[in-house]
Amino acid sequence: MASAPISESAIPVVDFAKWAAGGPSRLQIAQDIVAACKRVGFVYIVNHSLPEHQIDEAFKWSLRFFDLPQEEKLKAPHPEGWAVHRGYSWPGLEKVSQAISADNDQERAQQLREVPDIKESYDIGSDENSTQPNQWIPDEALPGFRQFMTQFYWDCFRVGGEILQALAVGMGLENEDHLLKKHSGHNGQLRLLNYPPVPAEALETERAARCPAHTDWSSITLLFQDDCGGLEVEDVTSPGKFVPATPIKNAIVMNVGDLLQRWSNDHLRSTSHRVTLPPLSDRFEGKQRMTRRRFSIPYFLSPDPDSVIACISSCMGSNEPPKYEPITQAGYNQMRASMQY
Ligand SMILES: O=C(O)CCC(=O)C(=O)O
Ligand SMILES: [Fe+2]
Repeated sequence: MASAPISESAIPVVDFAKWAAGGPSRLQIAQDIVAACKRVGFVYIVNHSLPEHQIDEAFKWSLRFFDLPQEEKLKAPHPEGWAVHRGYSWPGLEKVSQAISADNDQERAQQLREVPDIKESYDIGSDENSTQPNQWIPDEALPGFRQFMTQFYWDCFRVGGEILQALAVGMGLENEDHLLKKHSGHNGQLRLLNYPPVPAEALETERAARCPAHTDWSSITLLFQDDCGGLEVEDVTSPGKFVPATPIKNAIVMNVGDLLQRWSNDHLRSTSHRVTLPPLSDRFEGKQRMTRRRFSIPYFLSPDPDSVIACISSCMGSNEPPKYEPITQAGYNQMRASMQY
C-alpha cells in the first residue's frame, strides 16, 4: 500500500544521533536540516546531545520559579524599556506586535496592541554580557536555580553550536565553523515561559493571546515545549494558514531566525509562528473551558553584536546577487527596533 503523501507544510523530523560520531551520515543529517529550513523554516531535531533528564530538570526549575510568590519573582524584574531583555516579565507586560509592520494596517495594529498576552517569562543570558546584565533572584529565594540555569544556558549553546555547524555543512560551506565562529555564546538568550490557564473563549475571540504571530530575530532558535500543544507555524504554501507544531517528547523544535534568513539570501526561511489554543478539546476543563497551563523554553542564538553578517557564498551567484548589504547584529537589531516603534 502506498504511504500517504507527506504534506508540504509538515515539519520534518531529523535524527541527530550520528552527527557527533562523524562519518558519512553526517552530510545526510546536515542536508536534511537545511532542506527543512528551506522548505518550512522549522525542523524537529531528535536524539540530539542534550540528555532527557536535563530537559526534564529545566522544566522542573521553571515550574518552581513561576510558582514562587509574585513578590519573590519581582525581585528580578525585567528592566523598563526595550534595551535589556533579562529578568522577570509579568503577564501582560510584553507585547509581540511584529506582524503589524508587514500589512501596515494601523487599525489592526491598534487592536492587537490592546490584546494582552497571557504569559509570564524569565530571560537569562551570559553573566559576562555587560550590556544585557542578568537579573537573578536572590539565591535564597530558590537555591540552585541560578546554578542550574547557568549550566543549562551553556549546554543549550553547545547543542546550538552543533546545529550551526550542521547548517554550514548542509549549505555546502567549506568551513563548518562559518556560522558558529560569529557566536561566542555571550549574546544568546534563554527564556522560560509560563502560559497560565486561560478561558478558551478569550483566546477564540481574541480578547487574550498566548503569543501572537511573529518571526524571531535570532540566527536560530531552539525550543523545548511541554505536552500541552498550541505552537503553530505558518504554512508557507498558504500564507495566513497555520499548522500545529505538535509536541514530540525531548525533541528540539529548531527554527530559522531573521538573521539566518538574511545571511542565507532568503534561501532559509524565518517562518512566522504563534502560540494559540491547545489543539484537542479534551485539553479544556470545566464550564469555562479553561485551557491547560503551558510551559516552553526557547533558546535564541544570536551572533556577537559587532560581528558582520554578509551573504553566504553558496547562497549567491552571477544570476543571484546578494539581496542585503552586510550588517552587524547590533545594527540589525537597531534597524528592526526602529521599524517597530
Ligand atoms: O512558547 C512557544 O512555544 C513559542 C515562543 C516563541 O515563539 C518566542 O518566544 O519567540
Ligand atoms: Fe518565536
